[in-house]
Amino acid sequence: MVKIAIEGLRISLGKHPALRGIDASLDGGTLIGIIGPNGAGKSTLARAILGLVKPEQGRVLIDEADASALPRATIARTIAHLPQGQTLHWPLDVERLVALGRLPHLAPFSHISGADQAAIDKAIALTDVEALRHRTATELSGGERARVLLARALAVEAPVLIADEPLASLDPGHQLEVMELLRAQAMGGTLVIAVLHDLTLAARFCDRILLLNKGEIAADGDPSDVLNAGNLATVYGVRAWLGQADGAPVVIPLSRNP
Ligand SMILES: Nc1ncnc2c1ncn2[C@@H]1O[C@H](COP(=O)(O)OP(=O)(O)OP(=O)(O)O)[C@@H](O)[C@H]1O
Repeated sequence: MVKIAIEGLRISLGKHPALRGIDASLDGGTLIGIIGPNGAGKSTLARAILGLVKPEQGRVLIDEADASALPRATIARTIAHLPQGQTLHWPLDVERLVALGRLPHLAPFSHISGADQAAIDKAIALTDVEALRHRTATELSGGERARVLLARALAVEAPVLIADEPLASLDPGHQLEVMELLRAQAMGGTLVIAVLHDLTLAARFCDRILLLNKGEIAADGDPSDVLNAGNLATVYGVRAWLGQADGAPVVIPLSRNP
């Protein structure tokens, strides 16, 4: 299974130090939640793993190969990316949009194969967008669009899936459905990295949580260890009710720290 090693990663965006020395080892077959307040560096970390931002110091290794030296085509086949809050500009129908997920596998000017179509159909079924297959993607609701974009990422069938806020705009039923889907992908061997703001869903579904704060890892480990009153107060500045349901932590923010 795939293994990603992040070593001493420091990244500045303009003059702003967005990541200040991140070390982590991420293994296939796990669902890893990246949480933290706005501006903590979650998307920057996701983009750094994809080689979309250049480290000032440190490196990302994908199966021991330095990501910055890997050809873009190799990274596109290895890591599927669901970017944060993507807007669509082209009035493609949903099936064609999902088919774009197969581009990293296609030779120039070639047509999609039976295997490509099977991957597209599977992604459409998994994300519950079959009824939208022939709709124009730019005419979908926010939540429908989010599921279609997840389908495009799943169609890549990459060993790594990075989903940046995959639950944004989703209703509670579809939030659970997406988390179950990410979990199932991880159980099938994929390394799934999900940037999340819903702490209860992160705790319920993730194998491990990385809590980022001001560009550093404030905590890394089992969800029930990471989501404690001290971390919530220090990192998020909130007092929270912490409980248990179905054997998993439940976190309800109650008030901001006085
Ligand atoms: N292009 C840029 N130039 C300068 N600073 C940037 C740039 N992009 C992001 N930043 C800063 O880097 C920091 C980390 O941003 P990042 O988008 O990684 O945060 P995040 O944890 O994903 O936040 P959110 O939860 O709000 O999406 C923020 O302080 C942000 O303002």
